[in-house]
Amino acid sequence: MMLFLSHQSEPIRVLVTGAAGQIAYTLLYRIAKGDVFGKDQPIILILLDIPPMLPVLDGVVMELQDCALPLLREIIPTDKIEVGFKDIDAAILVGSMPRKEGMEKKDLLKANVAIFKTQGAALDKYAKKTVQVVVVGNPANTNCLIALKFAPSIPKENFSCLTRLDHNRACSQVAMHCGVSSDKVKNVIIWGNHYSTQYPDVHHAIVNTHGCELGAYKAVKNDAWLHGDFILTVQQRGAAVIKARKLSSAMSAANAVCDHIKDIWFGTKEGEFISMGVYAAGNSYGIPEDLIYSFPVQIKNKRWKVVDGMSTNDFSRAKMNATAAELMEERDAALDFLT
Ligand SMILES: NC(=O)c1ccc[n+]([C@@H]2O[C@H](COP(=O)([O-])OP(=O)(O)OC[C@H]3O[C@@H](n4cnc5c(N)ncnc54)[C@H](O)[C@@H]3O)[C@@H](O)[C@H]2O)c1
Ligand SMILES: O=C(O)C[C@H](O)C(=O)O
Repeated sequence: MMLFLSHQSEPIRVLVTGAAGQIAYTLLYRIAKGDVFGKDQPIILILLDIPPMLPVLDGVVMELQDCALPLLREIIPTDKIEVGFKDIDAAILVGSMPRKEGMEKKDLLKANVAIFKTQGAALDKYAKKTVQVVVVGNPANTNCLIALKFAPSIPKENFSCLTRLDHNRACSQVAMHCGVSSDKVKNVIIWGNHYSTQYPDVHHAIVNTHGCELGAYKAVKNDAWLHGDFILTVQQRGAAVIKARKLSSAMSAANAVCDHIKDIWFGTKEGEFISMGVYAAGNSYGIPEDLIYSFPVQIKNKRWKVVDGMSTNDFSRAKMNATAAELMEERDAALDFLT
């Protein structure tokens, strides 16, 4: 009889906070079925939420079990930080209050920033030092900065925040405008904050139309739109979804988290870059250092590198600086709240 040996690796421990919430509802399934860490990577899923949500978590656990997913080796629902953060390989920090209609993300700062102080300290104390930390909960950049500051034993390079949703929104808008599928658009950039001052920039983007690669400005043939409504649409998309759904984006947010982490785990495609909020130290764009700022990055062996030296005109510089100024304000307000 032929014996087939399995070469599957050891399970990795993946923490998702806010596991009873709406983003997690889509995200957990995608992770457990192998869309993020690979089709051969067994997973132990740790689901952290607050005590009142434990009954809901029980339902999420039942549903994950009922998916009968072969990679999912164990599910650990908990409201205890020391259980949630123990020996984890990846921390996906979603848990926090979402913005409601009419609310600005700044309003969330006070409500959410303390969560990320506590969870930063928990990462420091309980997680593996190689843990990859992705912050999704808003205001994502500043929450990520706070988590990083309270986890001094973990390299700053292991922290990132989600601006991939904005990146995907920008790709999709350009693709729709050019009448091509979204995979035909690459190298858009989201600069700065995951907030309405973010700057979606397509000066270096490429669109493949009918087999021919063109710069986005040539492909779109409408500079006024690219400088106006395109930017506004991407900046305001989160608010538009909230207005329509009365709930903040969840399916597209979960999808963006999957894209973000998959690129950390497996690297970005040759010749392409994606957008990610990372620690700004040492960047070549003059962005103040002590911020989590979204840059174009390339990733190899789980290490990101900001794509340096891309030309920026006055229009771009003004927008890059405005979003940096907002992040400095957010950071200072967050540190004030915490003291
Ligand atoms: N960066 C992005 O692109 C992006 C996109 C969409 C949403 N978001 C943000 O993601 C967050 C979650 O959104 P959602 O729609 O899933 O919200 P939700 O309200 O459906 O779920 C949030 C969950 O977090 C839990 N939670 C609260 N405090 C917690 C804590 N201290 N520890 C663990 N869990 C905790 C809540 O109990 C709830 O179950 C919000 O802050 C939202 O604004 C970010
Ligand atoms: O905008 C929000 O508050 C939700 C989320 O960050 C989004 O971009 O959809």
